[in-house]
Order: sequence, then structure tokens, then C-alpha cells
Amino acid sequence: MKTKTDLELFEQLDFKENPFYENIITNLVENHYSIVDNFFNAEEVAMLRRALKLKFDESQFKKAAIGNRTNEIVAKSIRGDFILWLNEAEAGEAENLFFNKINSLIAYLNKTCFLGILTKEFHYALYPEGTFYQRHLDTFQNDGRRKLSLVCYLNEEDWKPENGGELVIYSEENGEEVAKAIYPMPGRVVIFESQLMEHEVKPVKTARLSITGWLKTR
Ligand SMILES: O=C(O)CCC(=O)C(=O)O
Ligand SMILES: [Fe+2]
Repeated sequence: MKTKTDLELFEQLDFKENPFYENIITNLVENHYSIVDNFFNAEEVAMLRRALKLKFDESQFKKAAIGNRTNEIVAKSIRGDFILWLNEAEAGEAENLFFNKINSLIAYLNKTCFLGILTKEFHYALYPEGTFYQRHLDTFQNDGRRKLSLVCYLNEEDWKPENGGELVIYSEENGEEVAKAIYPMPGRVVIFESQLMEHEVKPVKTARLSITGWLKTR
């Protein structure tokens, strides 16, 4: 019989099941995506939205590209958003709060799911009126390190259907394609498996604000 080391015993004592995270994991296992409402509360969303807008107004955003960070092609016909990569080392108050929540989710996933998340990358995104992101897979640049995609919505008020801009996630059920439309409600976070789930952002009719990112294996 294998005897447990002190460290293993300590980790068992330390571990507390968290129903909020467990729900995300169950969704991911069953559907390969999870829609998490109130991941960020109204105050947190307001802080992050202010930080995003300030940087956008200071012209820190640039036209999003296709490809990875070293091999970028700007293709307006595919995606029309403007982005700014977040740097955790230089995070302000709002971004610190953001990373604290994300890091706590990562720690839980690593303890319970053996996903081996070692790195992450996140960017602010702003879709101006009339823009969209055509159907794609987040690993189209052969980046097999991306395991989970996370999109965090920072819009001002409850998003109305006439604002457009829904995220559509495609999956297969009984050999048939199913399209799930998800509105970018403030505080909502959508998490999905980067390597499996094709998705798109429908044309927006009102500027649409978010933070998008990936949890990666290295
Ligand atoms: O904003 C969204 O809902 C999804 C964005 C997206 O698919 C991406 O940036 O890769
Ligand atoms: Fe995507």
C-alpha cells in the first residue's frame, strides 16, 4: 500500500470543493463550453470597462490581426475588432482584480482537472459598430497550447438582441450542427475548449467591449 506523503495529506486538507467552479467543470465535460453569469460583479465590470475605455481613448488599441503575435496579418474581412494585450506585471487596479479571479480559477482547474495550465494570454477587445469576427477555431494558427478560451463581457447594460454581436458557438449533437447564440451580457464569462469549438461574433450594432484570452499548457 502506498503511504501518503505529508505534502499529499496537506493538499487534501487544503482542498475545498467550490460549487461555482465545479459547475464550470461539469459544463465543460458535458458540452465543451460553459456560460458563467456574474463571474464579475457590476462594480468589477464598471472598473474594467473604465480601464478599457481609457486605454482605447489614449489610442493604445490596434486593429486585431489573424495569426499569432509574431505572424500577424490584418484582415478586416475576417475580424474587425481592436485589441490591446494585457500585461499582468504592469496591471492597474482593475486588471489586478481581473487576474486575481482568473488565477484562482486556474489554480482550481489545475488541482482538479489535470489540465496543466502553465501560461495565459489576455487582450482587451472593442468591436466598433458594424464589425464582426467570422466563424473560426482559436487554434487556427496551429497553436496547440491553447486549451481553454475565455471571453469576459464588459458592456454597459443588459445587451439587447437588436445590438447584435452575439457569440455563436457551434457544436454537434447526434450528427447535426447546433448553433448556440450567447449575448455579451455584462459580467458574463464564456469558457470553451479552444481546440474543439468553432465560433463567431455576429455583426455588432453598438460598440461591444470584452476581455478575451486563453489558458495554455506552456
Ligand atoms: O468576443 C467574443 O465573443 C469572441 C471573440 C473571439 O472569438 C476571439 O477573439 O477569438
Ligand atoms: Fe475566437
